[in-house]
Amino acid sequence: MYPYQRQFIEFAIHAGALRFGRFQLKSGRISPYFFNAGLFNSGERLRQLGGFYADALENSPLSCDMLYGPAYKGIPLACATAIALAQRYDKDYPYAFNRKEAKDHGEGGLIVGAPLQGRVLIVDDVITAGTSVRESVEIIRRAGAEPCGVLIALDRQERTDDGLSAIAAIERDYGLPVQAIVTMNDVIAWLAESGRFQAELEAIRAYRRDYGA
Ligand SMILES: O=P(O)(O)OC[C@H]1O[C@H](OP(=O)(O)OP(=O)(O)O)[C@H](O)[C@@H]1O
Ligand SMILES: O=C(O)c1cc(=O)[nH]c(=O)[nH]1
Repeated sequence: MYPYQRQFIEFAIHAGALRFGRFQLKSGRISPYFFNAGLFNSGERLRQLGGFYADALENSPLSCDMLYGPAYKGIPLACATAIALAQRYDKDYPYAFNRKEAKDHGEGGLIVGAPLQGRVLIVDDVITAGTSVRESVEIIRRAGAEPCGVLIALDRQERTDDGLSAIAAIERDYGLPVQAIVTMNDVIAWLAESGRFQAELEAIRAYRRDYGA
């Protein structure tokens, strides 16, 4: 694990964004942990978070023409990443996001921000079953642009109903590379090293026996 990944896990736990308990996921699965990017809920937290995303992108082979954040939690993530890329790396990427419900007055439509064009990087918080990424791919393609990859904070390393890992299925179906700041393996290694989360680790391991990739 790289130092920035360790720092990210500590940052997420400290902010309460990575927490342990009992959570129902979008997929219906009941998970013993949850990553809630909505709890990076101050200017300073968002500034730091954007820095982690920008560093992960710069340290990856991904390249793109613009960023796209799926509603809702992807919206501040794409904005924070765009700001950090401009500040840290002098790269001024356009960004856009969608509305969950189309607006029928004023400027109207589903997309806010820069027009979707060229190679579009999807920026989101987590991938579990991959539903959100699939929806984003459809939106980007419908606009005539080309999804070129996915940047997330946490790869939960789960499998889909057909037994494949959600990320492998995205790569297989769309040819999209996925880059995460950290994976669940990194989180587990960090929890084990800290020695303070024995019960949580056991619950996570049991969950992964059912749903792990
Ligand atoms: O890989 P999946 O199974 O799609 O699960 C992950 C997605 O689920 C959550 O979003 P959600 O649609 O719940 O919306 P929100 O951003 O409005 O919280 C999360 O922010 C991811 O986008
Ligand atoms: O699968 C989900 O719905 C999900 C998992 C998670 O850790 N965080 C989140 O916001 N959604």
